Amino acid sequence: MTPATPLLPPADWRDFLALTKPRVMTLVVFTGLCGMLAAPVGIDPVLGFTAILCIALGAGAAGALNQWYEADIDAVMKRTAQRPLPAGRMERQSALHFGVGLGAFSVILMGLAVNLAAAAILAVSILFYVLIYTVWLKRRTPQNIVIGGAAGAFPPLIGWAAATGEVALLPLLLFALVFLWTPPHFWALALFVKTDYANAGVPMLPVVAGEAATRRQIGLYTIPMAAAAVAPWPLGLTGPIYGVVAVALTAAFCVLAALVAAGAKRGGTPMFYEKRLFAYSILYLFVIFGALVVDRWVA
Ligand code: HEM
Ligand SMILES: CC(C)=CCC/C(C)=C/CC/C(C)=C/COP(=O)(O)OP(=O)(O)O
Repeated sequence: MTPATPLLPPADWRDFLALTKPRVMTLVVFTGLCGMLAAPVGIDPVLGFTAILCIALGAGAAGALNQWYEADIDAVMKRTAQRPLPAGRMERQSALHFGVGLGAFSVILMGLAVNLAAAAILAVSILFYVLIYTVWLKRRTPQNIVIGGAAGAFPPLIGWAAATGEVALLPLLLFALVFLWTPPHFWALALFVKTDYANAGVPMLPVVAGEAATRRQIGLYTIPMAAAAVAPWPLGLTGPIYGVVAVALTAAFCVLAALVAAGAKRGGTPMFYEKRLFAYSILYLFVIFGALVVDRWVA
């Protein structure tokens, strides 16, 4: 009679928080908040808070289900080996139940308290990240983050739909901005953590197609990203505050992306521009979405 594997002690609340990828999801939720505040109609503050809470809970649920499914490859990569599941601080089943419960709760609460349109887009974004990106694409194709990146682009649509009950051209442009921003954002990082993904057998572009092809793709994706970022201004969907900030920030993004695409080196520091582009990509999205709200409320 083989002894049953001893169950782990109950996981600490900090491990459940870690499952939600709080640092990444902060920007995800911020883009949802900005999508809601940029809408032409106001929203009751309590309902607005509830909507943003649902986006945060839904994003966290998606992160938990991603970690439940990826416990095996997370254990192999240095960057993720200390997460609750690969580090053995939590039963895998606990992450599954936590993710499913939190995700269902977030969608039901959004549907009952806010509206069905926002709830439906929230459900689609959770399912897209878990089923399309994590389960289907991530281990199969270097286009995983391009197609799967759509999941991370839904929050501005969810925020706008929470306020208006529908979708419009501006939130669709914001979706396009985040969707096209994702490849430069991630592939800049993937260039300097390539070994981790190779060891885990994940077919990220630098592993499958090499550094030169990845650099070229970073440069190519930045072009339509720049167009999506600036377009709301000439289309009359925003004022000059957003327009000027978008042009200036996007110009800097293009310069950094061009340096990475060209394989530029900075003295003896390896991956200098790749690390700068990755870090700047996060600041870029925070500031450009913030400018959208300032433009809407100040103009
Ligand atoms: C499929 C799409 C995406 C992929 C593959 C991806 C990948 C990554 C990875 C691997 C990291 C390093 C984080 C870590 O080591 O734990 C990261 C960091 C980050 N990502 Fe992305 N990302 C994606 C989409 C997004 C989106 C849509 C947003 C927000 C709108 C975002 C915001 C961030 C932020 C804020 C960080 C920094 C987190 C920190 O400082 O620890 N990412 N991303
Ligand atoms: C409302 C809602 C559902 C929002 C979801 C937003 C979303 C999908 C953001 C993507 C964030 C992210 C870090 C993806 C990378 O996953 P990964 O598994 O490649 O990253 P890892 O290797 O660090 O685990």
